[in-house]
Amino acid sequence: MTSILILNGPNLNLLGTRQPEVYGHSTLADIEAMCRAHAAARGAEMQFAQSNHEGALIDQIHAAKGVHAGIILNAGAYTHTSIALMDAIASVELPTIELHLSNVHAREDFRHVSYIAKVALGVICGFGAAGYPMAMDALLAHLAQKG
Ligand SMILES: O=C(O)[C@]1(O)C=C(c2cccc(Sc3ccccc3)c2)[C@@H](O)[C@H](O)C1
Repeated sequence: MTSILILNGPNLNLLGTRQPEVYGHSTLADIEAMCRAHAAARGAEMQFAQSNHEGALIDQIHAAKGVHAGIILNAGAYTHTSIALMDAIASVELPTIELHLSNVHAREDFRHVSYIAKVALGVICGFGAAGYPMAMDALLAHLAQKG
């Protein structure tokens, strides 16, 4: 059975508490529950994780090799700064979708830079929590097509 890793970066553990106009009202626990149901409905398995620490995210990416078929990564602010995360994704050679709740391209200039996009299969942003099942469907379709 196909398994995917859904990995979330810094501050996302605080979702649902502030800036609902930017990030929506869902908590990360709400999003995890939605992803778990969606994976089951699609006959897939998934692991859902979050860390505020760059090295812990890198360790999770390394551990995905040989376990998961692909990765969905909302790296939060590390998206815009982390060459180390970019290198980690490149090193495991797993199809990875960059995901953001907000439309980063409509926000501050510093959020327009993405080191993750350089090694990602694709990017989904601006659809709030709905972006997570969208990314799951896109990744599962890619994996099915790849065979
Ligand atoms: O839109 C996203 O999902 C994003 O990845 C998420 C980010 C982010 C930034 C700060 C906090 C949070 S989560 C949050 C939101 C509101 C209140 C508390 C925490 C996410 C940004 O750093 C990114 O530029 C964009």
